[in-house]
Amino acid sequence: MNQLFEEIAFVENAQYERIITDILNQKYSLVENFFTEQEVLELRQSLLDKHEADVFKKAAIGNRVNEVIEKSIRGDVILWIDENRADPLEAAFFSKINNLVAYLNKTCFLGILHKEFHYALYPEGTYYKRHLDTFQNDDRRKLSFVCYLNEDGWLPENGGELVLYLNENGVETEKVIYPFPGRVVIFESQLLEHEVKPVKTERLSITGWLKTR
Ligand SMILES: O=C(O)CCC(=O)C(=O)O
Ligand SMILES: [Fe+2]
Repeated sequence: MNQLFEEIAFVENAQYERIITDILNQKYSLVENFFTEQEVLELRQSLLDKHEADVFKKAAIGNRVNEVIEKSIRGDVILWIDENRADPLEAAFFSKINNLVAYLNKTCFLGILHKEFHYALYPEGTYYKRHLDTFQNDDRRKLSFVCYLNEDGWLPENGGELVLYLNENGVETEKVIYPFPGRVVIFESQLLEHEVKPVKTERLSITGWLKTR
C-alpha cells in the first residue's frame, strides 16, 4: 500500500532532473542553490565551531582500512558526520541528500544504499593533487558530492579551485569550478579525475559520496 502511494505521489523535480541530465551528458553537475543561503551560513558556522573545538583530523588517502596520511598529496583536515548523531542542522542537510538519493534510485535505478560525508577545511597553502575518488580495494563510491561553505565574497584569487578533468572526444579539457559559497558539485566518482588547486585563503566545504551495496 505504501509502495502504491509512493508511485502515485511521484512528482517530477526540475532541479533533480537537471542534475541527472548533466551527469549523463558531462559526468558532473554544478548546482548553485541546492541548499538555502541560511543553511549554508549555519553549516559554515557548524564547521567552524567544530574545528575550533579541535575535533578535525588530517585527511588520509586510501580508505578507512587502508589509510595513509600523505601531506604531499592532500593537506585538508576533516571531520566525518555521523547521520545517527546528527544535530538538527545536519539532519536537515541529510534530509536533502536523502531526497536526492531516493529520486536517483527511483528514476535512474542507481542502487545507492550508503553514503558518507565529512566536513573539510583546507588551511592556507594546502591542496589535493589530481586523483579519482575510488580505492583499489573498494569501488562502491558512485557519485561524489561537494558543497562549498566559504564566506560570501570569496574571490577566484583565493585559489582552491576544483579542476575536473573531462574528456571531450578524446581530448582532455579542464573544467575549473571556484568554491563559491552554496555551490554544489556532483560528479561520477569512478570516471572523473580532479584536483583542488593550492588554497590561498582557508577553504571550507562538506564532501561526501553516494555508494552502492
Ligand atoms: O573540495 C573539493 O572541491 C574536492 C575534494 C576532493 O576531491 C575529495 O575530498 O576527494
Ligand atoms: Fe576527490
